[in-house]
Amino acid sequence: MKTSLIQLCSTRDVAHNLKRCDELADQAIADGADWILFPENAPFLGPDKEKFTIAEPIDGPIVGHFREIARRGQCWVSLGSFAEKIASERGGAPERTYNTQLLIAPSGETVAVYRKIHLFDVHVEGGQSFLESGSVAPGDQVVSAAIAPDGTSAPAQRVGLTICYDLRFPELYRALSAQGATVLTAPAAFTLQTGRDHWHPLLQARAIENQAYILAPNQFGNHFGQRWSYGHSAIYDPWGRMIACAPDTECVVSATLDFEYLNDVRQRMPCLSHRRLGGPNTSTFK
Ligand SMILES: O=C(O)CNC(=O)[C@H](CS)NC(=O)CCC(=O)C(=O)O
Repeated sequence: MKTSLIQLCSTRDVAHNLKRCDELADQAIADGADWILFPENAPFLGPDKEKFTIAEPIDGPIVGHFREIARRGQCWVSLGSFAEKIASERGGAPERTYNTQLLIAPSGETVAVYRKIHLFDVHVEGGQSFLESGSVAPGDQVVSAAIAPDGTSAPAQRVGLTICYDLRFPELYRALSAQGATVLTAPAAFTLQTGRDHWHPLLQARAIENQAYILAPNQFGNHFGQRWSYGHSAIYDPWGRMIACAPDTECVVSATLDFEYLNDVRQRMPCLSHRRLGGPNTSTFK
């Protein structure tokens, strides 16, 4: 299964961002991608106040744009995230949105909806502060879904959905492992300041300890004059080798996932079945 990560420098201009998504997706489609993944907040990265004005439900026009990419390319699409309008807050200006990732099938149908659980309320090096919970409500569901390369008889794989700051919470990935995930998505707007020390080690650790592929399209560069993203969109294999990494520009990077290799890794070193802690009571040994 050929997977392509789109690395973007999203702006506060939705029309511009969607055009870049189309152009880069078309490159990936021409290159034979079976699955195209966009970073966190691909359609809009700007001030919170403006985010509320573009927030929409999961069947809105921005999402429709990505469903159309899936149909056009006859490929799977992960919309890393978009600002989802919360139904209970419709009517007036919404106070908060969800930061929502969608998995879209080649038919254009949305098959999984994951709302970011861990929110980035952090002071980063250099004095910059983030308060994601000021505009985003946390999700409370661990989400995975079956995915199969179209037109093949290969067995379906299970994809576990996560977003950005979630990478720092290994228990989420363990829960996805327990659901049978062999592929993990981690679309991000990982900051330059934290990314240069933590991005690769976190991705590599999640891949090694869960013996899964991890697909991590990141934002890159400066957004609305306010913040910088680290780029380095990357794919790690179940042994923890980096098999794709983006250069410092908007681009497409691709790699082919090999699930026979994944099964080999899991058979040779069966750590997932060697676990002794875990389950409902993490203070006892099995
Ligand atoms: O707010 C938006 O518009 C888009 N959302 C984001 O950029 C999110 C929340 S601020 N970024 C992260 O989670 C970065 C995590 C990170 O960089 C780390 O864990 O070090």
